[in-house]
Amino acid sequence: MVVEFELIKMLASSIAVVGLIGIVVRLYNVSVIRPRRLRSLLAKQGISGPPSTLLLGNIMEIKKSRARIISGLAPAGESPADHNCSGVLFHFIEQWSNKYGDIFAFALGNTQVLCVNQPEMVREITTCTSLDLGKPLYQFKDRGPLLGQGILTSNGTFWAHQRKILAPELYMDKVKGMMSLITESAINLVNSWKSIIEKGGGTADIKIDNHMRSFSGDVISRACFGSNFSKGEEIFHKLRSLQELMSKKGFSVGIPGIRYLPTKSNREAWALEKEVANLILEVVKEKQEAGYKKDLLQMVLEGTKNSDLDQEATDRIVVDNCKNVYLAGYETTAVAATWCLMLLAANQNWQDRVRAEVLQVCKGCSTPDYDMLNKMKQLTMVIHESLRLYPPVTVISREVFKDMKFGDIDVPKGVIVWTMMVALHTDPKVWGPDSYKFNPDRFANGIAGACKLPYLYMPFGVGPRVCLGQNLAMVELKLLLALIVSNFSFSLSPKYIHAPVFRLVVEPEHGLDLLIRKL
Ligand code: HEM
Repeated sequence: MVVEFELIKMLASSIAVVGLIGIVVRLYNVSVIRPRRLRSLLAKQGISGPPSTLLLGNIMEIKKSRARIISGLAPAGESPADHNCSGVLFHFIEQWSNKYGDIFAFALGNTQVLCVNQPEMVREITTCTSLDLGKPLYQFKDRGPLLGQGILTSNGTFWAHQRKILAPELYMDKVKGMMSLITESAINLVNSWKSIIEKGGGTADIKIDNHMRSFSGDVISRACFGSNFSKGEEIFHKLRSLQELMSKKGFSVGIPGIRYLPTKSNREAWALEKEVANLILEVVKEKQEAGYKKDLLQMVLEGTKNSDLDQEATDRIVVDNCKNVYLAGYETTAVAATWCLMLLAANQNWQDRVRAEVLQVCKGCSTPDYDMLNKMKQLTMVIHESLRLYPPVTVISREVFKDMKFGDIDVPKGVIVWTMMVALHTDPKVWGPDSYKFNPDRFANGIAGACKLPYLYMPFGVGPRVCLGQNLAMVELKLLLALIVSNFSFSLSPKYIHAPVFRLVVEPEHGLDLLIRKL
């Protein structure tokens, strides 16, 4: 099977088809589109820049998109509630980017979005440490029950306080201490595949997506809750249901200007949220009564002790950060592992190279330790390349809370700034003519040797809000992949349809089916 890696094209076409009806509905929900107001607002605030690159208030484009969508491109039988329309928006952004250049602006409802893919300005924005630039609030408004006010969704000094508590718990030395729990979770996965394969007579066709999710959920449950792991699993199971409920029922994640409605599904979501909060607080109480082992939850608890927060605020910090860490680390790591396996399945030569390396480094050991993982260079190159082509988080978005200036552009308060990671990761000017191809060798001399502007490679983000879990994620990925390649050989199943789609993360729309054989 030939797999083309022209990511943006595939992404765009798959997203465009599956989400068309969705965007019609959402655009109708956008109450007022006021191009004149937007233009005068931006002009008054002094947005400047070369007219050829900065397109102010590109409302007409949005209107045109709507006209095209209404003209009936949506596939029959698709329900608007099943799709996340933000994927469709990305498709248009790509078109606008081709047309207007690296910096342009558009608006949805009353929200102005400045899209920036110009390297120096991307660097300036992503590394900006001012607390006047933060996570856009609209992005999380509709996810209230799911995310709350933890590290992912807060800004300013409140965010800084939470980051200070959580960050040290995910430094490399702490992650090293998590090796045994990660190994246990990976072995569970390998054993479950072995038994499926035995039943299948030596080979099995397995849809692996949920297996990857179980693995990463398992690791985070253990890391967060340590000894209370089984209750942790129950909590995360409910969070998963909440996440599914919210994505299915058409919550307007990622689209500015749309409001949360008190519908039946939203009420269900809030009820589930309450259950999750109660369960987390039960674990906290048990810990306080029983003397405990150090885990992430414990650290969050201790971090809140010396603050002047009341009990309710303390409870919220603990509950919301548990949910945030879970959501930040669960789907992202699972989908990253899925894409790595897809690429290894489609590129047998790389699968062989990685297997040979793992066997050579482990020298008969059935599970690699931390030092062995560090010696697996080919495997690391494959993971870097996979995160380049399929970064689970596709957009870095920020809101400007006070008038600011980036490059020669004055950006007024309230504007949302988006940086499209996929575009930066595949730009031929940065990565060379084979930028869309899977070629892990480009990372043979590290990230600095792989491209002209290494700061544009940012699967884990950059700057003050860089991913806290990147060390954990890399160790999880390396360990899991090392165990898989040393126990199995695999190829793409004929059932696999290559269709990356943007949901919460970029994932294979129909899942990943692999033909797996035990070695
Ligand atoms: C392959 C897996 C992962 C990827 C690709 C990934 C990617 C990212 C990215 C791009 C950001 C920055 C977003 C921004 O700047 O707006 C981020 C933030 C974050 N990630 Fe990850 N992540 C992964 C795994 C994890 C894991 C395993 C954890 C925790 C156990 C985690 C915890 C966090 C947290 C807490 C933040 C928020 C940091 C802040 O806002 O200060 N991530 N992640």
